Amino acid sequence: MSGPGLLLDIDRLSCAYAGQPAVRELGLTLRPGELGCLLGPSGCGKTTLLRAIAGFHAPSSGTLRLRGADALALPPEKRGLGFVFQDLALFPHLTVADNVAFGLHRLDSGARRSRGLETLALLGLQDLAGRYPHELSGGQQQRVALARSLAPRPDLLLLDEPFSSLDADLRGRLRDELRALLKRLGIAALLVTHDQEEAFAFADTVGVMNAGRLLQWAPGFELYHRPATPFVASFVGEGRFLAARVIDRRRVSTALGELTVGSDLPFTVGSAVRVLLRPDDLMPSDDGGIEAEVSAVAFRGAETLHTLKLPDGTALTALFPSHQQREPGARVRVRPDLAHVVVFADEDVG
Ligand SMILES: Nc1ncnc2c1ncn2[C@@H]1O[C@H](COP(=O)(O)OP(=O)(O)OP(=O)(O)O)[C@@H](O)[C@H]1O
Repeated sequence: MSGPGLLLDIDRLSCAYAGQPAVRELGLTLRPGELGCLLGPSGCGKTTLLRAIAGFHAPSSGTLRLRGADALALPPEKRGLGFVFQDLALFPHLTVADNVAFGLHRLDSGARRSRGLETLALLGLQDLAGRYPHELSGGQQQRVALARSLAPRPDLLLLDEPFSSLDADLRGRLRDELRALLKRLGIAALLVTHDQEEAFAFADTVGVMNAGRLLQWAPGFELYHRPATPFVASFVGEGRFLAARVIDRRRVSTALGELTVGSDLPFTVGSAVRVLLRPDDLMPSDDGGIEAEVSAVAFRGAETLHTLKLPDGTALTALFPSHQQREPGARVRVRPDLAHVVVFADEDVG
């Protein structure tokens, strides 16, 4: 998608360090107020992309438009963006209130004070206004960094692993609070994270990157249920690939029987393909189905993840309610129950 009304419009953007590509021909768009997230393995180029958007890294080619205008020639302070990077670097000699008011030099002193106080209150920091950064907990420091970036009310906030130093509980709470706050203020964001749960909970649209490329840019549900590539399929959530053969345009045969696909397959009849099978795609079955051997079990509370071996040796994983305890070596009948059958060419799975 491209065109009017977009807040951020990146097209075929490439970045390199000393000739080594870090971001390759990447395109994505954000609408006003949209929350996006970039997921991907370490070194895939997420931070470089964020730095290029912020203006701290000059891309080698491609276009970057902000609010409909070319932004590549603009220095960071002219791009009108807020950012919170991993090393949040609050000013140690300034109080919380002064840290938050720091970016408000364009306002007169009265407006600056009221905007500062209002932003402190939005993040629940009003009682800490007079403290210095070293007198705050890690979570409070993160809130101050967020407040500082939000105080000028940018229309786009760039966040590079802003919660990574926090424990899981605090991390989840701050993430949910920030999402609600950004939605309320109508501020768009692009968040970089390693954490899939964080990406799905925070973002409207999630991008999966690998080796400098954006492989898919879609809502979390789409990524999980209709992954565009085998990499996305195995990176997002758990899954195994089941060997299959194309019977006709809509059907494939597998060790679990025939599966019907929702749309026409782009493969010739008889070709070897792989079907993505998520742990929630297999159901225990009292009658019918295929008998599998349990090779491992991992208790997860409400559910137990079973590793199963089919008669032909294929290993699959299945998530069953944990009411019934099974041991390795036990036999269980299973049947596939797939809302979306995702099929890839054999050679693409590797
Ligand atoms: N300043 C730099 N000089 C040279 N190479 C760099 C520099 N910064 C990053 N790179 C390289 O560019 C590639 C992309 O790095 P980047 O930091 O963008 O990845 P990332 O996806 O953010 O990784 P992580 O999740 O580990 O933070 C990597 O191969 C990295 O080694």
